[in-house]
Amino acid sequence: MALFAASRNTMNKTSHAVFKFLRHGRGACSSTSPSSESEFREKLRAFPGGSIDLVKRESGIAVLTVNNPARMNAFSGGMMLELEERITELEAWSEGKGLILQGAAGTFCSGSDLNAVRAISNPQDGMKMCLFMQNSLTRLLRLPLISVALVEGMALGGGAELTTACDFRLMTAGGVIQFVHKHMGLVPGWGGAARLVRIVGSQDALKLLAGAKKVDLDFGKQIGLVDDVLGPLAGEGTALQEAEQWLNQFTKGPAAVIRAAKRVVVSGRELPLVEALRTERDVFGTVWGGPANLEALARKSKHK
Ligand SMILES: CCCC(=O)SCCNC(=O)CCNC(=O)[C@H](O)C(C)(C)COP(=O)(O)OP(=O)(O)OC[C@H]1O[C@@H](n2cnc3c(N)ncnc32)[C@H](O)[C@@H]1OP(=O)(O)O
Repeated sequence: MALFAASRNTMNKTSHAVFKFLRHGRGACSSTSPSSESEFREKLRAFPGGSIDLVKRESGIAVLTVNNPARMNAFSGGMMLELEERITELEAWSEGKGLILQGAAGTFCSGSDLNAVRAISNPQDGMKMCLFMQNSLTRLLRLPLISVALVEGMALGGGAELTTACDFRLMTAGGVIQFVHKHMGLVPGWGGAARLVRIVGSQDALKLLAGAKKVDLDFGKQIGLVDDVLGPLAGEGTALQEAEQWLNQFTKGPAAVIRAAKRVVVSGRELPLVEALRTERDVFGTVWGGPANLEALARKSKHK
């Protein structure tokens, strides 16, 4: 009985935190004190190199590029901090509808920079890095933007985890997603396991993590980790242009409606039913009687 009460208490606290997080987008996952958080940021800053580049287009689609080609786009400490800043910018971008996450120079991301990892390999720093990246990637997935990971080349370790922080994954020929954590004596720590289970189910997630299995185009489509194939197999143009075209099928239309669609899906995915229904009512209220709704009513549209 006490156990039941304790777990119900934890549930209530958790769902309250999630709800708060969904509304405000940030902060709820932080459990370190401000001073130790700022100390850890200093540690991350001591491992510079590479950048996270953001371009926001007038079309409402933004492109976020993991840029550290000399290290196969591995995440330096500085890049972890920059990712957080870019996500804050995207949270404030009210005209945005879509996001493409890609790696520079034809490969996706080889995970965390092993030089930084060696320097912070003690358990305390490992936990802080884990919390920091979980927080950023949770915020990334919750953005009111339809997001796509464009996987060219390799997405290894933390790079594989990064692909799961988008709504969809598109892959070009030769692309590979591999949770190599097992080979590093690890399991995912950036939230990649929790998200992977929700994408492919627990059976396939276990195969990918315990077997460190390589996911190529065919296998990826078979288990539902890869949503579509780009590149020479699909037609002309660069992979980025193709990804934009692909995304356009979901981002065509008014930003308010696209963003509302993403919001109700996020709440349906993350909140207990009663809270998800409440959020859905709130989001519905933002579009009901709005410009797009009134215009559609005036058009007397037929949907065939
Ligand atoms: C919770 C997060 C867990 C994690 O992410 S742990 C990290 C998991 N990732 C890895 O272990 C990737 C290790 N790297 C590799 O397996 C290979 O480098 C990889 C990506 C298959 C590419 O192989 P190749 O095409 O043969 O190229 P290469 O090995 O010569 O690499 C080119 C340069 O990039 C460097 N590099 C690649 N991945 C890195 C990483 N994660 N951290 C730091 N440096 C990395 C590599 O050392 C090499 O540098 P250099 O040219 O020797 O100076």
